[in-house]
Amino acid sequence: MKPVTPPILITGAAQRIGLHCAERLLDDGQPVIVSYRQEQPSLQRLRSRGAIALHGDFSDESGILAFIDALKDTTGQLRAIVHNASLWHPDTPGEEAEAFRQMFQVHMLAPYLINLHCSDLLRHGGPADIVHISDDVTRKGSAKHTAYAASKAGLESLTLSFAARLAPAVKVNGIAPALIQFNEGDDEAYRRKALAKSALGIEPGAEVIYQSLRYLLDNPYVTGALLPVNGGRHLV
Ligand SMILES: NC(=O)C1=CN([C@@H]2O[C@H](COP(=O)(O)OP(=O)(O)OC[C@H]3O[C@@H](n4cnc5c(N)ncnc54)[C@H](OP(=O)(O)O)[C@@H]3O)[C@@H](O)[C@H]2O)C=CC1
Ligand SMILES: Nc1nc2c(c(=O)[nH]1)N=C([C@H](O)[C@@H](O)CO)CN2
Repeated sequence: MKPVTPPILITGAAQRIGLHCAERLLDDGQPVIVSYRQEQPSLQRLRSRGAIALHGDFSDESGILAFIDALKDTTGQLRAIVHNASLWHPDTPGEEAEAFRQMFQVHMLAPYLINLHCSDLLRHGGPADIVHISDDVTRKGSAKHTAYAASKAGLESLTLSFAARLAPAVKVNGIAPALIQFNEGDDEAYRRKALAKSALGIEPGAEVIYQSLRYLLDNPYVTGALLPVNGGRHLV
């Protein structure tokens, strides 16, 4: 009898990269729990494949703690936690503090509290991982997304701290993407400019993040690492 693999939690997986990774894990026969903020048609597809979708709004502490309670009511074990949920807000005059607070909440407080309260679900004796999805922009900051970059830099610090705290039972790593997938509203000029920022000059799509996640899940000897998936942006 093949042992049942505990589920992998991916936060913010109702769309784009998180959704792609959830679907690819299901393709691999891996049970999945996703968090979502707004119900989307994609969630029905995930549910029909056996995934569990839990509502989670990380905009304030009570929402994060409510999600943690729901998660613990849903499963007694986890194979991995992937912190993917994210807000990409530019620095907007008059909205600076609120945007900073919201991105601090989702990029730092939510991973921090979920890791603190749920790491016991990862301690089952088998392979266990936490993966933080950061952003290559932390390498040099951002003049237009200053608060966003700062909150992602904080997430990278949490990667190192939790890697030290949870070893050897749990590996904790980060993935630092650069341009992976444009947004629908991105015009031609923006796309050309963004593509020119990397040595490889392509929009790779979400599969490269799944490949990176797969590597971290399958490698027993990597922890406290930050995997740049940036098309060689640092070379340009
Ligand atoms: N796409 C890219 O090219 C790049 C992505 N990244 C990183 O990769 C990850 C995935 O990117 P991408 O797929 O574009 O992400 P999205 O911008 O599509 O956001 C993913 C999800 O996060 C959820 N979310 C946002 N705020 C909250 C919150 N307060 N509480 C709960 N959920 C929330 C959103 O839910 P809702 O839809 O309900 O708002 C959304 O579905 C992110 O961490 C991102 O920063 C890094 C560099 C490049
Ligand atoms: N939560 C998100 N974070 C980021 C996004 C996004 O769509 N959602 N997009 C980017 C851009 O691709 C940027 O890397 C280049 O334009 C960064 N982070």
